[in-house]
Amino acid sequence: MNDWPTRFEAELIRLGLQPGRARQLSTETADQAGENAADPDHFFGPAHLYARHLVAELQTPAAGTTATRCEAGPVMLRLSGVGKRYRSRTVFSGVDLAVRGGEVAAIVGANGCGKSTLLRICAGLTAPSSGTVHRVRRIGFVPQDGGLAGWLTADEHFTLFGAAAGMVPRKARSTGTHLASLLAWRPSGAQPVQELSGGTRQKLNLVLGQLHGPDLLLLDEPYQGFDQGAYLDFWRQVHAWRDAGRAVVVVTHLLHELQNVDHVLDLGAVSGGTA
Ligand SMILES: Nc1ncnc2c1ncn2[C@@H]1O[C@H](COP(=O)(O)OP(=O)(O)OP(=O)(O)O)[C@@H](O)[C@H]1O
Repeated sequence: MNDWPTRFEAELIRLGLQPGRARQLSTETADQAGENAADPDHFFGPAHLYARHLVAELQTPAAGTTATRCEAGPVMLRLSGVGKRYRSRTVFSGVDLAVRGGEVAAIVGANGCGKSTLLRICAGLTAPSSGTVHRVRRIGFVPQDGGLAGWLTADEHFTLFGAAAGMVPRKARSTGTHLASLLAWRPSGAQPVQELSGGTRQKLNLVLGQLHGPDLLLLDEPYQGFDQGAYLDFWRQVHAWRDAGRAVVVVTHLLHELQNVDHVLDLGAVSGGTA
């Protein structure tokens, strides 16, 4: 590791961020490059440029306060004053977010600030301690650690998940195969998913989350294990969903993608967050 994180952190402070927040972002960013086995210089570009870019992104209007895209559709997800406590510990509170069809929202923040918890609240899988959540009925949820059955093939997953959404097996398999092809993956018939690579299993998770054509997609760091090509395919997919009028909420650590989203919810900056 070179001194990229130090230069990055210094530039963030020079640009006006609090030292603690700058340290946190620097650590997260370095970790992200490490997880991708990449040098930060290659992954994010020059430290000072990425710091400027990031500060500009974090200064974009707060999540949920504006609908910046004129073609944005009806509200698909609305959080009002949402908070979560575990026993006496407040993880976050007072979260407001509105995401319309044709918009992408990113949830960012330090490890443990509650991003996955909030996404589960959005999906209706975890109850909030306070506030209200309104969502459309047809949602797709892609968790961080997927719910795959190792001994089943990809086709069998398509059939199983399709059946849960009322799709006949043939339709589920052809839809799954088509969606996989958009991620440059061709599932092979007999291979159980436990023999797939981590990145390919993640592609399967993404396909399963959208198999039934949901109006609202909730994605928890869905590109883990993706190579560069798959990663670019993924963001192309996100933009295609947005252009098709769907709403997307994505938990991400990859802050250089924030220019591609309509709302940024920085959980580290809300009440109860760790920033
Ligand atoms: N069921 C639970 N019971 C008690 N505490 C929990 C529970 N689930 C999550 N937490 C705590 O809530 C906090 C937020 O967890 P969460 O996984 O949502 O954070 P995160 O921002 O997604 O983290 P990361 O970036 O590491 O994925 C953590 O401190 C975690 O330990």
